[in-house]
Amino acid sequence: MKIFSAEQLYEADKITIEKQQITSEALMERAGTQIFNWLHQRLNGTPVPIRIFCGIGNNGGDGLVVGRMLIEHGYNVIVYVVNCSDKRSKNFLINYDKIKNVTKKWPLLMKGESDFPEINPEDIIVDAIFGIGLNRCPGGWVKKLIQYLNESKAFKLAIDIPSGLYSNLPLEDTEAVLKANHTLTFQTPKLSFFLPETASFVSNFDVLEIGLDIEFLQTTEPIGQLISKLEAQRFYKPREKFDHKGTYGHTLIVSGSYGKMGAAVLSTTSAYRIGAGMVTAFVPKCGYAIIQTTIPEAMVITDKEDDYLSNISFDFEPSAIGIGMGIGKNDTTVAAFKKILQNKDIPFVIDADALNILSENKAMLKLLPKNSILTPHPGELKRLIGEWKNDYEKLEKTKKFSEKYEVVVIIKGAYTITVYGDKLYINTTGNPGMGTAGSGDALSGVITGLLSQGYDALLASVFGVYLHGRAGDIAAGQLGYEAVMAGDVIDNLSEAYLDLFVREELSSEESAEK
Ligand SMILES: NC(=O)C1=CN([C@@H]2O[C@H](COP(=O)(O)OP(=O)(O)OC[C@H]3O[C@@H](n4cnc5c(N)ncnc54)[C@H](O)[C@@H]3O)[C@@H](O)[C@H]2O)[C@@H](O)CC1
Ligand SMILES: [K+]
Repeated sequence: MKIFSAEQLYEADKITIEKQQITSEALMERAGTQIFNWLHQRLNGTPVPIRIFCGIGNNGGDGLVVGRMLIEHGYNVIVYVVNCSDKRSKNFLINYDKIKNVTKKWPLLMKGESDFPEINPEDIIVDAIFGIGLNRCPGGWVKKLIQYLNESKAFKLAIDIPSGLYSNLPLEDTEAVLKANHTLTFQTPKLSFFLPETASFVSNFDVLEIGLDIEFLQTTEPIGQLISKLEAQRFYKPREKFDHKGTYGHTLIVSGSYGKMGAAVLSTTSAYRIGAGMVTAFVPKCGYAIIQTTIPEAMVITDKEDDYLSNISFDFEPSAIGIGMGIGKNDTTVAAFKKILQNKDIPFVIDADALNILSENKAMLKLLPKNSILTPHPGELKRLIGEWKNDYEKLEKTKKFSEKYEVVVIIKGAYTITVYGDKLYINTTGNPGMGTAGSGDALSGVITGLLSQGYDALLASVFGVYLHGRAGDIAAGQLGYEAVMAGDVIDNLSEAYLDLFVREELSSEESAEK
């Protein structure tokens, strides 16, 4: 699914109105109807007080449409106008008038703190104060209202975006954003829904289609792509009957040091589980028996050193190399890493200590073979690209880094983001249970194993991140977040593959539509 900027959504809005020959009011009616349907399906006529806080722009207009429809269906609705400016939008005014047709109760005009209503925990708050048109940080009594609503225990449903959050700009004041329990967003999710500083304000979200122009949506280059099952299915390369182990490549995993051989075991195993034809582990001598006994399928080449890597030499042409997991930063290991980078034609995955070696020896960055994949967690990324002021600056700096060194950068986190040039791919799988040692080693093995099978660098990255996260989700479903270990993620890679082609169970609403 594509993620568009606020500017692109306004453009889509305009084009839709022109091409479908509808009024902007009709588009607002569509949007409001979608929100109403969502609520009505869940509330089913329950007389719970629904307090709708409407701003004076089109987000407020959406709120008024929802209010009108709920009133028409007999709900217990109280509509407030957060009167922060006299510049009411045209469609706000149209819908402000229309609400008079269904109720004698006028919306309550709020002009300051003394107008804040009492809110009970059982009430529902609908947040239609600001949408994607937010153009400055909320201040004064409006900020106080947002804080007041946040303090309430009532369920908070945000329309389009929690008020105070920009769709694709950095947050200025964390105190001036509504903390929604659920967000219903129009047509496409917004970039801020996926970034660590802002995602928590959104909580869960649903995307509601409002029929924006299909051609625009299909042909416009988005600011980011969301990777979920639908996209992952398209990445998958089916196997042919006469394929053999050579077809799926020979992966080389360069990893481990004394006390960190687990990293080598995990990455080697996951390269196999994801489908590499052959996997050779290059490890210090101390790892020989460990690999041979834990993964009999793997071949092992050992360094001349017992405890760390000093000279990585091999007598075959690997299809892909994964390097760095648990290798430490010994001087001779640094030299060995530098030397192996001379293999310009082999795709690389560079992780963990190899990333730290790069951070401490920035001159080595220019030695990276084109299209190498770097898999930093935020701490490793900071060491590579320097500090950032906010998530957006982090993304901009990472894009520049990716462009400069012609590499793929996978920023690991709750929504792992793969950065390739100026493109962002945001993963939707994974869970807090995967914050466990070795999870990253498993990911490196997965991506190297995919490269080995002929997936290109970008595809191996986004598909690998998806499958790894999905395997983690399946593991967490069986074990609970706390108990998940990296080995459980690897054990479920097969399920993650199988799950790609399992049809989702239809919800009762969808079944009824069929
Ligand atoms: N495709 C689209 O673009 C559609 C948009 N719709 C709705 O329209 C919304 C966007 O509407 P608008 O562009 O009217 O903008 P908003 O309704 O988001 O709010 C902007 C209004 O508030 C004012 N404002 C902004 N920041 C403020 C602040 N900090 N303090 C006080 N006032 C502030 C602005 O001057 C403007 O009048 C969307 O979020 C969505 O809810 C839907 O109605 C249908 C389709
Ligand atoms: K809102």
